[in-house]
Amino acid sequence: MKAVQQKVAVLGGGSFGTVIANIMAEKGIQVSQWMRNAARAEEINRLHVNSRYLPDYPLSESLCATTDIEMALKDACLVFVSIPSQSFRSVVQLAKPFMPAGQRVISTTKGIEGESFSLMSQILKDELPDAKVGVLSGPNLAKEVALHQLTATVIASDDEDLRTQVQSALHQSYFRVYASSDMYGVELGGTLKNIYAIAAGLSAALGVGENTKSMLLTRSLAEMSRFAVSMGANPMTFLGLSGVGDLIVTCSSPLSRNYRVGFALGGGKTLEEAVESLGEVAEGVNTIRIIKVKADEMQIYMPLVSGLYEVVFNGAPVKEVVKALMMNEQSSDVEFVLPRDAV
Ligand SMILES: NC(=O)C1=CN([C@@H]2O[C@H](COP(=O)(O)OP(=O)(O)OC[C@H]3O[C@@H](n4cnc5c(N)ncnc54)[C@H](O)[C@@H]3O)[C@@H](O)[C@H]2O)C=CC1
Ligand SMILES: O=C(CO)COP(=O)(O)O
Repeated sequence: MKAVQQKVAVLGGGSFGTVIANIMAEKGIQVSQWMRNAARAEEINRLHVNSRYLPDYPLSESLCATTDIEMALKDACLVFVSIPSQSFRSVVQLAKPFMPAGQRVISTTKGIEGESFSLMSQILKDELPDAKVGVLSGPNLAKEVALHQLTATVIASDDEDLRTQVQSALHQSYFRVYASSDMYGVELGGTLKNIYAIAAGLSAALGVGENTKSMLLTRSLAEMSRFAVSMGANPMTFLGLSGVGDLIVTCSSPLSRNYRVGFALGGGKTLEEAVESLGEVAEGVNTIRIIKVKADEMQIYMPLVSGLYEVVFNGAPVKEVVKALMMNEQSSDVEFVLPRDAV
Protein backbone atom coordinates (compact mmCIF):
# COMPACT_ATOMS: atom_id res chain seq x y z
CA MET A 1 0.00 0.00 0.00
CA LYS A 2 1.34 3.44 -0.97
CA ALA A 3 2.18 5.47 2.16
CA VAL A 4 0.83 9.01 2.49
CA GLN A 5 3.94 11.21 2.50
CA GLN A 6 2.29 14.57 2.10
CA LYS A 7 0.43 16.81 4.42
CA VAL A 8 -3.08 16.09 5.74
CA ALA A 9 -5.61 18.60 7.11
CA VAL A 10 -8.31 17.98 9.73
CA LEU A 11 -11.09 20.54 10.18
CA GLY A 12 -12.55 20.47 13.70
CA GLY A 13 -11.12 20.73 17.20
CA GLY A 14 -13.48 18.36 19.02
CA SER A 15 -12.97 14.80 20.26
CA PHE A 16 -13.09 12.95 16.97
CA GLY A 17 -11.17 15.52 14.91
CA THR A 18 -8.41 15.46 17.51
CA VAL A 19 -8.25 11.67 17.64
CA ILE A 20 -8.10 11.31 13.85
CA ALA A 21 -5.48 14.04 13.56
CA ASN A 22 -3.42 12.40 16.29
CA ILE A 23 -3.48 8.92 14.72
CA MET A 24 -1.83 10.35 11.63
CA ALA A 25 0.58 12.63 13.52
CA GLU A 26 1.74 9.63 15.57
CA LYS A 27 2.64 7.93 12.29
CA GLY A 28 4.90 10.81 11.30
CA ILE A 29 2.47 12.33 8.78
CA GLN A 30 2.44 16.13 8.76
CA VAL A 31 -1.01 17.04 10.13
CA SER A 32 -2.56 20.49 10.37
CA GLN A 33 -5.67 20.59 12.57
CA TRP A 34 -7.90 23.63 12.10
CA MET A 35 -10.15 24.90 14.90
CA ARG A 36 -11.84 28.18 15.71
CA ASN A 37 -10.67 28.39 19.31
CA ALA A 38 -7.22 30.02 19.52
CA ALA A 39 -6.62 29.05 23.16
CA ARG A 40 -7.30 25.39 22.33
CA ALA A 41 -4.95 25.51 19.33
CA GLU A 42 -2.23 26.99 21.50
CA GLU A 43 -2.79 24.34 24.15
CA ILE A 44 -2.40 21.57 21.58
CA ASN A 45 0.76 23.13 20.16
CA ARG A 46 2.40 23.96 23.51
CA LEU A 47 1.12 21.33 25.94
CA HIS A 48 0.10 18.60 23.45
CA VAL A 49 -3.31 18.03 24.99
CA ASN A 50 -6.93 18.99 24.18
CA SER A 51 -8.18 19.42 27.74
CA ARG A 52 -11.76 20.33 26.78
CA TYR A 53 -12.51 17.24 24.69
CA LEU A 54 -9.84 14.63 25.52
CA PRO A 55 -8.43 15.41 28.94
CA ASP A 56 -5.66 13.11 30.21
CA TYR A 57 -4.74 12.00 26.71
CA PRO A 58 -1.28 13.04 25.53
CA LEU A 59 -1.15 14.09 21.87
CA SER A 60 1.74 13.71 19.46
CA GLU A 61 4.22 16.59 19.74
CA SER A 62 4.19 16.88 15.97
CA LEU A 63 0.44 17.59 15.74
CA CYS A 64 0.09 21.19 14.63
CA ALA A 65 -3.14 23.09 15.44
CA THR A 66 -4.09 26.39 13.83
CA THR A 67 -6.98 28.84 13.55
CA ASP A 68 -5.85 29.80 10.04
CA ILE A 69 -7.92 27.67 7.66
CA GLU A 70 -5.93 28.71 4.60
CA MET A 71 -2.70 27.59 6.23
CA ALA A 72 -4.29 24.34 7.43
CA LEU A 73 -5.44 23.44 3.93
CA LYS A 74 -2.33 24.53 2.02
CA ASP A 75 -0.86 21.54 0.13
CA ALA A 76 -3.10 19.02 1.95
CA CYS A 77 -3.53 15.78 -0.03
CA LEU A 78 -6.43 14.67 2.22
CA VAL A 79 -8.89 16.82 4.16
CA PHE A 80 -10.96 15.29 6.97
CA VAL A 81 -14.03 17.26 8.13
CA SER A 82 -15.01 16.56 11.76
CA ILE A 83 -17.60 19.24 12.37
CA PRO A 84 -21.12 18.61 13.77
CA SER A 85 -23.77 18.44 11.04
CA GLN A 86 -25.42 21.74 11.98
CA SER A 87 -22.22 23.69 11.16
CA PHE A 88 -20.80 21.35 8.53
CA ARG A 89 -21.94 23.27 5.44
CA SER A 90 -20.77 26.64 6.76
CA VAL A 91 -17.30 25.26 7.55
CA VAL A 92 -17.04 23.65 4.10
CA GLN A 93 -18.01 27.00 2.57
CA LEU A 94 -15.27 28.67 4.62
CA ALA A 95 -12.74 26.10 3.40
CA LYS A 96 -13.85 26.05 -0.24
CA PRO A 97 -11.68 28.93 -1.54
CA PHE A 98 -8.55 27.13 -0.33
CA MET A 99 -9.21 23.73 -1.89
CA PRO A 100 -7.97 22.89 -5.39
CA ALA A 101 -10.12 21.02 -7.93
CA GLY A 102 -9.94 17.28 -7.29
CA GLN A 103 -9.28 17.74 -3.56
CA ARG A 104 -9.93 14.54 -1.58
CA VAL A 105 -12.34 15.39 1.26
CA ILE A 106 -13.60 12.94 3.88
CA SER A 107 -16.48 13.50 6.30
CA THR A 108 -16.37 11.86 9.73
CA THR A 109 -19.69 13.41 10.76
CA LYS A 110 -22.67 11.22 11.68
CA GLY A 111 -25.66 13.45 11.09
CA ILE A 112 -28.14 14.88 8.58
CA GLU A 113 -28.82 18.45 7.50
CA GLY A 114 -32.51 18.85 8.30
CA GLU A 115 -33.83 21.33 5.72
CA SER A 116 -32.32 19.55 2.72
CA PHE A 117 -32.24 15.98 4.10
CA SER A 118 -28.58 15.91 3.02
CA LEU A 119 -25.97 13.60 4.43
CA MET A 120 -22.53 15.20 4.75
CA SER A 121 -21.22 13.57 1.56
CA GLN A 122 -24.04 15.29 -0.32
CA ILE A 123 -23.12 18.64 1.22
CA LEU A 124 -19.52 18.07 0.13
CA LYS A 125 -20.68 17.28 -3.40
CA ASP A 126 -22.99 20.36 -3.48
CA GLU A 127 -20.34 22.74 -2.20
CA LEU A 128 -17.27 21.20 -3.86
CA PRO A 129 -18.48 19.75 -7.17
CA ASP A 130 -14.91 18.99 -8.31
CA ALA A 131 -13.86 17.24 -5.09
CA LYS A 132 -13.42 13.51 -4.54
CA VAL A 133 -15.58 12.62 -1.57
CA GLY A 134 -15.42 9.92 1.11
CA VAL A 135 -16.95 9.14 4.49
CA LEU A 136 -15.31 7.54 7.50
CA SER A 137 -17.65 5.69 9.87
CA GLY A 138 -17.62 2.78 12.28
CA PRO A 139 -17.62 1.82 15.97
CA ASN A 140 -15.11 4.47 16.97
CA LEU A 141 -15.70 5.99 20.39
CA ALA A 142 -13.12 8.79 20.40
CA LYS A 143 -11.94 8.18 23.95
CA GLU A 144 -11.30 4.50 23.27
CA VAL A 145 -9.34 5.28 20.10
CA ALA A 146 -7.40 7.80 22.17
CA LEU A 147 -6.47 5.00 24.57
CA HIS A 148 -5.30 2.87 21.63
CA GLN A 149 -8.04 0.28 22.22
CA LEU A 150 -8.05 -2.03 19.19
CA THR A 151 -10.50 -0.45 16.76
CA ALA A 152 -11.76 -0.84 13.19
CA THR A 153 -13.49 1.62 10.89
CA VAL A 154 -14.73 1.94 7.30
CA ILE A 155 -13.70 4.36 4.58
CA ALA A 156 -16.39 4.53 1.92
CA SER A 157 -16.03 6.29 -1.41
CA ASP A 158 -16.58 5.82 -5.13
CA ASP A 159 -12.95 6.79 -5.59
CA GLU A 160 -10.58 3.87 -5.16
CA ASP A 161 -7.50 6.07 -4.80
CA LEU A 162 -9.15 7.99 -2.00
CA ARG A 163 -10.00 4.76 -0.18
CA THR A 164 -6.42 3.51 -0.50
CA GLN A 165 -4.92 6.81 0.62
CA VAL A 166 -7.13 6.96 3.69
CA GLN A 167 -6.32 3.35 4.60
CA SER A 168 -2.65 4.17 4.30
CA ALA A 169 -2.91 7.40 6.29
CA LEU A 170 -4.92 5.98 9.20
CA HIS A 171 -3.75 2.38 9.48
CA GLN A 172 -2.05 1.79 12.84
CA SER A 173 -1.27 -1.22 15.04
CA TYR A 174 -4.45 -0.43 16.98
CA PHE A 175 -6.57 0.97 14.11
CA ARG A 176 -7.69 -1.00 11.03
CA VAL A 177 -9.47 0.64 8.12
CA TYR A 178 -11.78 -1.38 5.87
CA ALA A 179 -12.88 -0.06 2.48
CA SER A 180 -16.40 0.08 1.03
CA SER A 181 -17.95 1.53 -2.12
CA ASP A 182 -21.40 1.92 -0.46
CA MET A 183 -20.87 5.48 0.70
CA TYR A 184 -24.54 6.14 1.26
CA GLY A 185 -25.09 3.00 3.35
CA VAL A 186 -21.98 3.53 5.46
CA GLU A 187 -22.93 7.12 6.15
CA LEU A 188 -26.56 6.32 6.91
CA GLY A 189 -25.52 3.54 9.32
CA GLY A 190 -23.41 5.95 11.40
CA THR A 191 -26.18 8.52 11.36
CA LEU A 192 -29.18 6.32 12.14
CA LYS A 193 -27.62 4.37 15.01
CA ASN A 194 -27.52 7.58 17.08
CA ILE A 195 -31.32 7.44 17.32
CA TYR A 196 -31.28 3.94 18.77
CA ALA A 197 -28.44 4.81 21.15
CA ILE A 198 -30.80 7.34 22.74
CA ALA A 199 -33.44 4.60 23.06
CA ALA A 200 -30.84 2.23 24.55
CA GLY A 201 -29.68 4.80 27.11
CA LEU A 202 -33.27 5.53 28.05
CA SER A 203 -34.11 1.87 28.54
CA ALA A 204 -30.92 1.27 30.54
CA ALA A 205 -31.95 4.06 32.91
CA LEU A 206 -35.28 2.31 33.35
CA GLY A 207 -33.47 -0.91 34.32
CA VAL A 208 -34.74 -3.17 31.55
CA GLY A 209 -33.58 -6.80 31.36
CA GLU A 210 -31.20 -8.48 28.93
CA ASN A 211 -34.04 -9.88 26.79
CA THR A 212 -35.38 -6.40 26.33
CA LYS A 213 -31.95 -4.98 25.44
CA SER A 214 -31.48 -7.70 22.86
CA MET A 215 -34.94 -7.14 21.35
CA LEU A 216 -34.32 -3.40 21.16
CA LEU A 217 -30.90 -3.75 19.52
CA THR A 218 -32.04 -6.32 16.98
CA ARG A 219 -35.23 -4.52 16.01
CA SER A 220 -33.24 -1.27 15.79
CA LEU A 221 -30.99 -2.91 13.24
CA ALA A 222 -33.99 -4.14 11.25
CA GLU A 223 -35.58 -0.70 11.36
CA MET A 224 -32.48 1.23 10.32
CA SER A 225 -31.76 -1.27 7.55
CA ARG A 226 -35.33 -0.99 6.29
CA PHE A 227 -35.04 2.78 6.10
CA ALA A 228 -31.62 2.73 4.45
CA VAL A 229 -32.59 0.11 1.87
CA SER A 230 -35.69 2.16 0.99
CA MET A 231 -33.31 5.06 0.38
CA GLY A 232 -31.03 2.99 -1.88
CA ALA A 233 -28.33 1.63 0.44
CA ASN A 234 -26.95 -1.91 0.25
CA PRO A 235 -28.49 -4.05 3.05
CA MET A 236 -25.20 -5.96 3.48
CA THR A 237 -23.55 -2.75 4.69
CA PHE A 238 -25.74 -2.94 7.80
CA LEU A 239 -24.18 -6.25 8.77
CA GLY A 240 -20.77 -4.57 8.86
CA LEU A 241 -18.80 -2.25 11.12
CA SER A 242 -20.65 0.91 10.14
CA GLY A 243 -24.05 -0.77 10.66
CA VAL A 244 -24.45 -3.34 13.40
CA GLY A 245 -20.89 -2.62 14.63
CA ASP A 246 -21.56 1.02 15.39
CA LEU A 247 -25.05 0.22 16.66
CA ILE A 248 -23.67 -2.21 19.26
CA VAL A 249 -21.00 0.12 20.59
CA THR A 250 -23.17 3.21 20.74
CA CYS A 251 -26.11 1.38 22.31
CA SER A 252 -23.93 -0.19 25.02
CA SER A 253 -21.50 2.48 26.13
CA PRO A 254 -21.92 5.45 28.46
CA LEU A 255 -19.01 6.94 26.49
CA SER A 256 -21.57 7.59 23.75
CA ARG A 257 -23.11 11.04 24.07
CA ASN A 258 -26.34 9.88 22.46
CA TYR A 259 -26.62 7.03 24.98
CA ARG A 260 -26.01 9.53 27.78
CA VAL A 261 -28.79 11.83 26.53
CA GLY A 262 -31.16 8.83 26.57
CA PHE A 263 -29.97 7.82 30.03
CA ALA A 264 -30.63 11.32 31.34
CA LEU A 265 -34.12 11.31 29.79
CA GLY A 266 -34.81 7.94 31.40
CA GLY A 267 -33.67 9.41 34.71
CA GLY A 268 -36.38 12.06 34.48
CA LYS A 269 -34.49 14.98 32.93
CA THR A 270 -36.17 17.09 30.26
CA LEU A 271 -34.62 17.11 26.78
CA GLU A 272 -33.20 20.59 27.41
CA GLU A 273 -31.63 19.47 30.69
CA ALA A 274 -30.25 16.28 29.13
CA VAL A 275 -28.63 18.17 26.24
CA GLU A 276 -27.40 20.97 28.48
CA SER A 277 -25.75 18.63 30.97
CA LEU A 278 -23.97 16.82 28.12
CA GLY A 279 -22.22 20.00 26.91
CA GLU A 280 -21.23 18.28 23.63
CA VAL A 281 -23.01 17.36 20.43
CA ALA A 282 -25.48 14.44 20.42
CA GLU A 283 -26.43 14.23 16.74
CA GLY A 284 -29.24 11.73 17.40
CA VAL A 285 -31.62 14.29 18.91
CA ASN A 286 -32.06 16.14 15.61
CA THR A 287 -31.82 12.93 13.65
CA ILE A 288 -34.95 11.52 15.35
CA ARG A 289 -36.97 14.50 14.15
CA ILE A 290 -35.55 14.47 10.63
CA ILE A 291 -36.02 10.72 10.14
CA LYS A 292 -39.54 10.79 11.58
CA VAL A 293 -40.57 13.38 8.98
CA LYS A 294 -38.88 11.45 6.15
CA ALA A 295 -40.29 8.08 7.22
CA ASP A 296 -43.82 9.53 7.40
CA GLU A 297 -43.39 11.15 3.99
CA MET A 298 -42.10 7.94 2.41
CA GLN A 299 -44.41 5.68 4.43
CA ILE A 300 -41.54 3.63 5.84
CA TYR A 301 -42.59 1.61 8.90
CA MET A 302 -40.41 2.81 11.81
CA PRO A 303 -42.23 2.09 15.08
CA LEU A 304 -39.17 2.71 17.27
CA VAL A 305 -38.49 6.12 15.74
CA SER A 306 -42.18 7.06 16.06
CA GLY A 307 -42.31 5.95 19.70
CA LEU A 308 -39.07 7.71 20.59
CA TYR A 309 -40.25 10.87 18.86
CA GLU A 310 -43.36 10.89 21.04
CA VAL A 311 -41.30 10.44 24.21
CA VAL A 312 -38.56 12.94 23.36
CA PHE A 313 -40.51 15.72 21.66
CA ASN A 314 -44.08 15.31 22.88
CA GLY A 315 -43.41 14.22 26.44
CA ALA A 316 -45.36 10.96 26.03
CA PRO A 317 -44.96 8.61 29.02
CA VAL A 318 -42.43 5.86 28.17
CA LYS A 319 -44.66 3.15 29.68
CA GLU A 320 -47.57 4.08 27.41
CA VAL A 321 -45.37 4.17 24.32
CA VAL A 322 -43.75 0.83 25.12
CA LYS A 323 -47.18 -0.73 25.78
CA ALA A 324 -48.45 0.50 22.43
CA LEU A 325 -45.36 -0.87 20.67
CA MET A 326 -45.76 -4.28 22.30
CA MET A 327 -49.49 -4.40 21.59
CA ASN A 328 -49.07 -3.48 17.90
CA GLU A 329 -50.83 -5.74 15.41
CA GLN A 330 -48.59 -8.84 15.13
CA SER A 331 -49.36 -9.95 11.62
CA SER A 332 -47.20 -7.19 10.04
CA ASP A 333 -44.09 -8.27 11.96
CA VAL A 334 -41.76 -10.33 9.79
CA GLU A 335 -38.43 -11.32 11.33
CA PHE A 336 -36.18 -11.12 8.30
CA VAL A 337 -33.49 -8.77 7.09
CA LEU A 338 -33.11 -9.95 3.48
CA PRO A 339 -34.35 -9.79 0.80
CA ARG A 340 -35.09 -6.13 0.28
CA ASP A 341 -38.90 -6.20 0.54
CA ALA A 342 -39.04 -8.22 3.72
CA VAL A 343 -36.95 -5.88 5.89
N1 LIG B 1 -16.71 11.59 19.49
C1 LIG B 1 -16.84 10.41 18.94
O1 LIG B 1 -16.65 9.37 19.60
C2 LIG B 1 -17.16 10.30 17.49
C3 LIG B 1 -17.77 11.33 16.81
N2 LIG B 1 -18.07 11.20 15.51
C4 LIG B 1 -18.77 12.23 14.77
O2 LIG B 1 -17.86 13.31 14.53
C5 LIG B 1 -18.59 14.53 14.45
C6 LIG B 1 -17.86 15.53 15.30
O3 LIG B 1 -17.90 15.00 16.59
P1 LIG B 1 -16.93 15.33 17.74
O4 LIG B 1 -15.58 15.76 17.28
O5 LIG B 1 -16.97 14.18 18.65
O6 LIG B 1 -17.72 16.56 18.36
P2 LIG B 1 -17.35 17.48 19.56
O7 LIG B 1 -18.62 17.96 20.15
O8 LIG B 1 -16.35 16.80 20.43
O9 LIG B 1 -16.59 18.71 18.84
C7 LIG B 1 -17.16 19.46 17.81
C8 LIG B 1 -16.11 20.46 17.35
O10 LIG B 1 -16.65 21.19 16.25
C9 LIG B 1 -16.39 22.56 16.48
N3 LIG B 1 -17.36 23.38 15.77
C10 LIG B 1 -18.69 23.37 15.87
N4 LIG B 1 -19.22 24.31 15.05
C11 LIG B 1 -18.17 24.93 14.43
C12 LIG B 1 -18.05 25.98 13.50
N5 LIG B 1 -19.11 26.61 13.01
N6 LIG B 1 -16.82 26.35 13.10
C13 LIG B 1 -15.73 25.73 13.59
N7 LIG B 1 -15.76 24.72 14.48
C14 LIG B 1 -16.99 24.32 14.89
C15 LIG B 1 -16.48 22.72 17.98
O11 LIG B 1 -15.83 23.92 18.39
C16 LIG B 1 -15.75 21.47 18.44
O12 LIG B 1 -14.37 21.69 18.42
C17 LIG B 1 -20.02 14.23 14.95
O13 LIG B 1 -20.90 14.21 13.86
C18 LIG B 1 -19.92 12.85 15.55
O14 LIG B 1 -21.09 12.10 15.32
C19 LIG B 1 -17.73 10.08 14.82
C20 LIG B 1 -17.12 9.03 15.46
C21 LIG B 1 -16.83 9.04 16.85
O1 LIG C 1 -20.29 7.48 16.80
C1 LIG C 1 -19.78 7.22 17.85
C2 LIG C 1 -19.06 5.96 18.09
O2 LIG C 1 -18.90 5.24 16.93
C3 LIG C 1 -19.88 8.19 18.97
O3 LIG C 1 -21.18 8.27 19.35
P1 LIG C 1 -21.71 9.54 20.17
O4 LIG C 1 -21.78 10.69 19.19
O5 LIG C 1 -23.02 9.10 20.68
O6 LIG C 1 -20.72 9.82 21.26
